[in-house]
Amino acid sequence: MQRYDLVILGAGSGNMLLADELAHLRTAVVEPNRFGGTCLNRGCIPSKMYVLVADAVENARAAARLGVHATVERVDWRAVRDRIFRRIDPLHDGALDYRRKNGVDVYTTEARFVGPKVLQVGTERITADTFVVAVGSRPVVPDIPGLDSVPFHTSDTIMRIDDVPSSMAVIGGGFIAAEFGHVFDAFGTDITVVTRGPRLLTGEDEQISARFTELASRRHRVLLDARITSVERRSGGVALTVTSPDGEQVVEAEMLLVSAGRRPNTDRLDAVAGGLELDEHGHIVTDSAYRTSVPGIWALGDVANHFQLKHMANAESRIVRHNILHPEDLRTLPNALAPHAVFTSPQIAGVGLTEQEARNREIDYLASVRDYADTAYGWALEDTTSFVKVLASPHDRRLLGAHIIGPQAATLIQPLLQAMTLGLTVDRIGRDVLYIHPALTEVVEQALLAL
Ligand SMILES: Cc1cc2nc3c(=O)[nH]c(=O)nc-3n(C[C@H](O)[C@H](O)[C@H](O)COP(=O)(O)OP(=O)(O)OC[C@H]3O[C@@H](n4cnc5c(N)ncnc54)[C@H](O)[C@@H]3O)c2cc1C
Ligand SMILES: NC(=O)c1ccc[n+]([C@@H]2O[C@H](COP(=O)([O-])OP(=O)(O)OC[C@H]3O[C@@H](n4cnc5c(N)ncnc54)[C@H](O)[C@@H]3O)[C@@H](O)[C@H]2O)c1
Repeated sequence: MQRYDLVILGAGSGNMLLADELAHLRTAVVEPNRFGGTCLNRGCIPSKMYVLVADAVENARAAARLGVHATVERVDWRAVRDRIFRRIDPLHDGALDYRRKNGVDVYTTEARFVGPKVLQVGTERITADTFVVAVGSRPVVPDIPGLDSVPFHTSDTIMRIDDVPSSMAVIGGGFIAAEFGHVFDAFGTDITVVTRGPRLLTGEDEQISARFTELASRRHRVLLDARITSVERRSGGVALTVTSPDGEQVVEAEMLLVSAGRRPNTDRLDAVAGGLELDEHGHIVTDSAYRTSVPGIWALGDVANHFQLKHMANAESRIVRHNILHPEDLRTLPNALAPHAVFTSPQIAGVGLTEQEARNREIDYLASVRDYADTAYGWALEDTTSFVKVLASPHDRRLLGAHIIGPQAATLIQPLLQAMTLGLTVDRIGRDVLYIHPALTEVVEQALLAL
């Protein structure tokens, strides 16, 4: 059996953990797929490169409103796809070579635990003093009759298709439906979103979710509170039988995208055989320092947390690196804030409590909502749909949550996140800080001053 000081399972955020400080350890990385993991190869990065194209198309189409008469002649899917993956694909080879040249053993088959701290990797067994489990998650395929006998895509494959379909049915109304709805709309695909929720993006503050649902429904067909009772193959595509408050209907489309959430890869790893405790959703249970139930095994990223966001996995990998090196000085994430953004149109960003959470948990709050149009730049944009919402405690006047829908939401939310992290009152960040005129940040200032 091969023995190591450190074995890292999964070269997504796990690969980021390796650094010069760990160079003295005899290390192996196990990665059956591509270095960079989901985010680089099948997630954040290529999807946002497509979103950039969709934004450009949307801006060109909307420019006539400003007196700029431009036409979009053609959006060349294959050219876009090839440009994106010509940039991304070589990064895997570079990363793998780099590790091997620096004395790290790289195994390229899937690992399975066969006992505590013992892994089966292909034909070999390996063990180590320290393991970092960062094997991520994969798309859920819901149990819908017929789904297993029709062709469908998930986020793993949709970005590499050869041709844009004329029509697409999307199962799910979450992050991926919102982002890919925007992307394929720009490429001219006729989209039908079918989701079981009462709105799209139900995890958002309800006002944001309602506004997004209203705007998305102007661009695509959106079926809410929908139950898909069967899926079957039809000439030229698929047909979904859907029951919703409007009755039963059949949705036909050339292509089907399944975006119904993600599940942790603990089953494929046989984490239970490794003695790792799992929660009811199959995530590895860790303490706040990312220690698992087995001493010497750490876990991070999508396999261990419910955020399923890359900035959380990145932060965790920095903490785990520190904790492996300094077991006497364990670090934890400084606070529980997990901001997120949905890169759709319009952009959405949020952090902290939503208004419905504050209400349900009977937390006292003050709320302020400010339209972009109330500030100079929003007025210049002739914006009619974007807003910032902030929630604060009436007791200590600190922010409880912030939610934005509109251009640059993911960037606009950052000062509010800073304030929440640093525990500043809304008066300090609203009154004591100057906001550049006429930048969009003035809408954040206005929302704070109204609290
Ligand atoms: C379409 C899409 C868009 C996204 N966009 C964003 C975004 O804009 N912003 C954001 O914050 N997040 C985004 N995410 C989420 C983000 O990609 C994930 O949160 C992040 O990649 C998780 O990192 P990880 O290291 O935990 O897992 P991964 O990056 O998935 O890495 C896990 C690695 O483990 C490997 N592995 C699996 N099983 C085994 C095994 N048994 N043995 C060894 N290795 C194994 C896998 O091959 C993989 O390479 C997006 C996700 C998707 C799908
Ligand atoms: N910008 C970002 O940060 C970003 C972008 C894309 C993906 N992601 C990550 O990837 C994860 C997966 O994205 P996702 O959109 O697949 O999941 P999601 O959890 O965001 O949404 C899943 C959706 O599927 C619906 N659903 C589930 N089962 C269904 C069924 N049988 N019939 C109809 N609807 C059903 C749910 O109601 C929900 O609307 C996200 O949770 C997020 O963590 C992040």
